[in-house]
This record gives sequence, structure tokens and C-alpha cells, in this order.
Amino acid sequence: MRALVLEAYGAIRDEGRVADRTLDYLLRREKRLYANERRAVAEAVYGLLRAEGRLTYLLEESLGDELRALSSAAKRALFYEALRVQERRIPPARALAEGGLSAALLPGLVACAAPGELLSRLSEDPAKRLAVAESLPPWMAELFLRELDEEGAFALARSMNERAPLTIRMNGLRTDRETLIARLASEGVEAKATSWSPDGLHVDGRQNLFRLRSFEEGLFEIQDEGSQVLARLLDPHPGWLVVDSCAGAGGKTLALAASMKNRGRLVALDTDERRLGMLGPRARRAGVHNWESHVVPADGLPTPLAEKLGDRADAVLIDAPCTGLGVLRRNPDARFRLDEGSVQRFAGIQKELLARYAALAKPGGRIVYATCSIATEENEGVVETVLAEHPELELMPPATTLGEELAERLGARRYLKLLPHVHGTDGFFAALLRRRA
Ligand SMILES: C[S@@+](CC[C@H](N)C(=O)[O-])C[C@H]1O[C@@H](n2cnc3c(N)ncnc32)[C@H](O)[C@@H]1O
Repeated sequence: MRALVLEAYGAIRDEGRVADRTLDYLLRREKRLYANERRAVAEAVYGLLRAEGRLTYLLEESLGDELRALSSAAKRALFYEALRVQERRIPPARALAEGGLSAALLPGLVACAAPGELLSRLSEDPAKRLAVAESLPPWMAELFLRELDEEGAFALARSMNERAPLTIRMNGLRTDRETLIARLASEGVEAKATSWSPDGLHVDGRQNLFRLRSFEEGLFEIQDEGSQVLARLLDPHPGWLVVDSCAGAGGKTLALAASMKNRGRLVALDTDERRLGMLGPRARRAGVHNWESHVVPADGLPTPLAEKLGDRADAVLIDAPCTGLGVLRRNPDARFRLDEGSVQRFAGIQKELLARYAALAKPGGRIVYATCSIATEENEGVVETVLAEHPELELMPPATTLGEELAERLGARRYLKLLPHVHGTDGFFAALLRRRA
């Protein structure tokens, strides 16, 4: 298992591969592993990605040149042992022996076992402390501290380094929540109702839900509670023409379809043919019939499609491509792929997509612009720029569709902002807009 963890970790960090796909590939290859071993490998790899910044600081401070002299493979092996030591699963001397590491590296493992002294040497600079404590690149720690006060930034970053809960969305086309809870119980899965989404259930994170008959029968989809709330914010009615303009693999498309009760027309667009191609089988399983999908070019809708859609949509969802700074708990490796310029690059694309796809809404039609980022520049910044340039669009309070009670509980006044350490969901931003009648 150690070899497999190090192979995955090396592929992600040295070759820049994406963590979940790398693990998927390697675990499929290793047919002999038991389910608990697979989980342990995945957890160790994610643990390393989440702890790398902190371990780097501790090992650099305690080993200096000794660390710098190591090859990247030797460094990864040291990090693996350092993580086990840090998690108190094994004492430093045993880690040294089991990892086959040179005795000169022992002070590094000792520092990871008792990091108090080294951590107390960190400067008073909160960005530096946050970067080390939660293994964030310095620019990201600074961004967190610009977005929230110090306590909030530390709490947010900590929650981003925790495992996300496993949440499902009951498919209202096939069942209701109480019936699904009972059905899951009969399959040995305990499920508890979520707080914000009336369709959501939290289930035990160690379950392989894809194996359940209830999954095959389309009674539920795996979906973060935040995504469920976003679909509710658009609240499309049965019979409407609805465009899901950045549909990806269709997670939110299916939630919108349930809200439309299979009546009306649901158009899913995306530039990514592979991801959009996943919608078909998912829609069939969920019993969704009223959808169509179109792969679209990145620079604008082809004229025939633009003419076909016109400006007739009752509702448009723009779940825009973004940095994903709100979903680091699912993609801990994203912190290594993003850089300081990423936020601005995405904001430029987002402004274009919001203006382009909002134009599909009919006069009086509603639009939801959403990201899974916590950066103001990708969120309020985009919405306010587009509103200033498009007087035909106006901002609506989230309570319009969520209802006063839920909007109040979520703290959603001008915008809907979901944060893992506050709401237990992934980090999302959403604005409800309307094209003036
Ligand atoms: C945040 S993801 C969407 C996730 C999806 N809605 C879901 O619920 O799973 C953003 C999507 O926007 C797509 N995208 C990027 N540029 C686009 C464009 N110009 N038009 C439509 N989709 C685009 C990406 O391929 C990606 O699938």
C-alpha cells in the first residue's frame, strides 16, 4: 500500500496529474486490494496533499540541506512517514525503519511528532501562520484573509482540509425522502435528512453507494447539499423552457429536471463533450425525459442554436467555470494547480459567460449565476460588472425563490453564500438575477 500511495502522490505532484482520476486509475489497476485498503490508500494520498505545506515547513526547518539534497521520490517517502508520525499512528524511530530512511532524517520526523517549538517560531504574520497551519500556498492564505476576518479565514481553511460529508439528493421523480430513508435502511445504509435542502440526505461516508439497487433504480444522486440549494434558487417550474448553460456531467441539470417534474424543456450546454456525455445515462437512470444537450464552442453559440434558443428561456443557470476555491476539501490538489493569476483569469471568462447566457432569458425570465469559489472577484465582482453593463438585468433577493425562512436561516440577503465551516456544504456563491420585463 505504501508503494501505491507513493506512486499516486508522485504522479499528482511530479507529473501534475489530477488526484481523483489518478486514484481511480491506480485503484482499478490493483484488483487484489480489499475495500478498506482502497480507502486507506485514498485517505493517505489526500492526507499528504492536505498536509504537504505544513510538513514542508517542519522538515525544512529541522533538516535544512539534508532535505534539499533528497530526490523527489525520497522526499515523497519521507513525507509519507512524516504524515504517519504527525497523525500519531507511529513513533519517529519506527517510521524511519519502516520507511527505510537514512538516520540523518530522524530529526525531521521528531519535529513532526512534536511541532510546537517550530510552529511557535512562525512570525506573527497571520498569512504565514495560516499558510503553514493549513498547507495553503501563501497567496491563497492571503486571499482567505482578505475574504474573511482572521478567525473566519482559519476556520474556513481548516474545514477545507476535512473530509467532505457524503450527501445524496433524493430524486423526487421517483420517490420521496421518507420512503428513500426506509429503502436505504433496508439496504443497510443509515441516512439523515440535511438541514438546508429538503431533498438531501447525509449518509455514512464509507459506503459504496453505486452498488446499491436503490441507486441503480435512480432513487438518488450523489450531490453536495450546496449544489442542491443552488438548483432550488433557480426553482424552475413544470412546463418552463430552462437552459443549464454550463451543465458539465449534469449534476444540477438532474436537480432542475426534478423540480420541473419532467414537464417543459430542459437544454443542457457545455463545451466538454466527455462530461456532457455522462448526462444521458444519468438522465435515463433518473427517469428524466424532457432534456436535450448540445456541445458548444467556447467562444459563443453557433448561429442555428442561438436562433433556436432565442431569448425565450424562462430560467437560465450559469454554473460558471471557476477556480474551485470553495471545493478544496474535495480537490485538495487544486491548491497546487492554481496560481495568483487564476482568480483574475476566471473572472474574465465568467463575465463573458454571464452576459452571453443571460441573454437567453426572456423578458421577466430568471437567471442564476453561480460559482464554487469564495473569491469576491469571481463572485460579486463579476455580477456587479455585468449588471453595470447590462441595465436590462436586475438583482433579486434569494428569498424570492428560496422563501424568507430558508433565506434567513442561510443568511442569504443580497447573495447566497455557502461556506463549509458555516453551512457544512461546499463553498458556493450564487446570485439570482432577472431580465427586466
Ligand atoms: C462548475 S462546472 C459545471 C458543473 C455542473 N453544472 C454540475 O452541476 O456538475 C463548469 C462547466 O462549464 C463548462 N464550460 C466552460 N466554458 C464554457 C462555455 N463557454 N460554455 C458552456 N460551458 C462551458 C466546463 O466545461 C464545466 O463543465
